[in-house]
Amino acid sequence: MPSVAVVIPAAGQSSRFGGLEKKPFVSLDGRPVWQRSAELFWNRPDVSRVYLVLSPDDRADFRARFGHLIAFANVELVDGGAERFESVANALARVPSGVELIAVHDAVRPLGTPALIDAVFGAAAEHGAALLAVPVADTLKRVDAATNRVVGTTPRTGLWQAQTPQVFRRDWLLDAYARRADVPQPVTDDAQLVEAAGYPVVVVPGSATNFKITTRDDLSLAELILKARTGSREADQPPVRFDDEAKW
Ligand SMILES: Nc1ccn([C@@H]2O[C@H](COP(=O)(O)OP(=O)(O)OP(=O)(O)O)[C@@H](O)[C@H]2O)c(=O)n1
Ligand SMILES: C[C@](O)(CO)[C@H](O)COP(=O)(O)O
Repeated sequence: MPSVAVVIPAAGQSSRFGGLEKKPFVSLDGRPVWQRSAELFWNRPDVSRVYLVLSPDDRADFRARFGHLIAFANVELVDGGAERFESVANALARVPSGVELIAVHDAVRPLGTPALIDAVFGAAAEHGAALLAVPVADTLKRVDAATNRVVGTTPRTGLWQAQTPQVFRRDWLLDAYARRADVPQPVTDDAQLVEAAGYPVVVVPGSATNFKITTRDDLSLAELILKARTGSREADQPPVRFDDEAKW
């Protein structure tokens, strides 16, 4: 079983989400979104370390609200940067050399499952680099932003939507990040850097329910999915919870 470090970027501005509270910290069916994403990993025997990347602006408030959780789960906090890849780079600098694979998972993708994570960890162990993704299902239109006029239809054959976790051999990811200045912007995921560095990356079928919370509607949908799961499968095998704060 390879040793895996997990980087969870949570240092964005949540500008498309809006409101007073940033999306990683809002409650999703009773627990904060970041916690639901992190606890997918922190009990796994193959995960040796979890790094949670926060904006320095959020750090003090985060420690006050959630310090007991990160102490119990042995999560290390890292300062974020202005772009997602800068946030991830700050965490990569902390990963020790004994780690074989590094997984990067958005703090705002709380609905992954153990089966999906097993699959992408397994593919990364076999191929060196793997990400969850789903084939594009809708017709794609290119639209002029000023007029809302359609200017073209893009064939969707062979197009997949990238999700996380994205999992890489440590040496490949560090090499790719060391060469990130050569990659044209925008850089929107970690696999893009690994691809640009010339390493082969494979996709593993993800799930429509493993979506990223971007807007308020996404949060409402995630609540519905969690409630449906609680009524069925999750009720039988609940994750370790930290509801009883008095224990910590
Ligand atoms: N400088 C950044 C930007 C993003 N992220 C994190 O990367 C994940 C995916 O980013 P996204 O959903 O785009 O979040 P935001 O950048 O916060 O969203 P927005 O673009 O609406 O501001 C999120 O967990 C976000 O907190 C980060 O750690 N550091
Ligand atoms: C990494 C990612 O989740 C892949 O879909 C995504 O690119 C990050 O979101 P962003 O909105 O592009 O920052």
